[in-house]
Amino acid sequence: MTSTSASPTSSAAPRYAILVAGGSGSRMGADRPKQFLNLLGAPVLLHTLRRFMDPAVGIAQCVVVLPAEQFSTWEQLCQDHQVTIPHQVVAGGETRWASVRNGLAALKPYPAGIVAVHDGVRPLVSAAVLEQTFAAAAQHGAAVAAVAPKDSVRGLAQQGSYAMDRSRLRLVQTPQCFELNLLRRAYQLPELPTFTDDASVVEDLQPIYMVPGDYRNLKITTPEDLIVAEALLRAEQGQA
Ligand SMILES: Nc1ccn([C@@H]2O[C@H](COP(=O)(O)OP(=O)(O)OP(=O)(O)O)[C@@H](O)[C@H]2O)c(=O)n1
Ligand SMILES: C[C@](O)(CO)[C@H](O)COP(=O)(O)O
Repeated sequence: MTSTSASPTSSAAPRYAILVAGGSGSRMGADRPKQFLNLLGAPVLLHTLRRFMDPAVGIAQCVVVLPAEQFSTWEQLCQDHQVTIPHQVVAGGETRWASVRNGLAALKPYPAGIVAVHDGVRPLVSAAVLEQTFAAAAQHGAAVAAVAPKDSVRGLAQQGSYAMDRSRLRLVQTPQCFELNLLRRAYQLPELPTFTDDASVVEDLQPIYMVPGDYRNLKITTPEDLIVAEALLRAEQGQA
């Protein structure tokens, strides 16, 4: 596939968000999908929605992707927490890729702009990371938040393992922001088993620019992540 370089988009371009929360949370092993678990008094997904829909971020349209069978759960949670934040709910798919594709289809009425794809289960994303990732995508076409590994890294070999140069590696987070029509083109290509995020879907069409992420922007995946997230949130709120 040939690479094309994007011309910078105006920094005043409209901003859109797709919050993917269409998974089942199998690694969490809870009684419901982890996006609905309680985190200091509110569902994980509601924390994420609040951060994205802070007026300072300037999102024109927010799409929340959920498992179709969980629409009523979310509706009830929104009632319980008196949520008035505008957002459009769409049904997810079998894989994260299929969920993003469905979210993107809901943005059909919009001709251009910058879209952020974000895991609904990364509730601690900061305003600074959001702003920098949107701004970098307007400049470079495709930008993702990422952090340097803190541990040593080893690759698996036929026999044993070998040390890797961690200075050349980054751990990728969300938000992952793209020029809207670039993301649309990427999601018209067939799904590959190697896709783990949106950068891997787009990278054959456009180089992926990386912006500094945040170690606190953790993805709630297994039970200990909830404990860490709660501690980080308390620290943010100035509680002991
Ligand atoms: N079919 C899917 C699978 C995942 N996701 C979303 O993609 C994000 C990252 O995925 P992951 O952490 O793997 O979530 P789950 O698939 O729910 O978890 P698990 O893999 O443990 O089952 C989550 O916000 C998840 O809800 C999605 O929208 N649709
Ligand atoms: C998109 C992502 O959060 C970036 O780190 C990650 O790739 C999701 O992976 P998972 O396998 O769905 O947990």
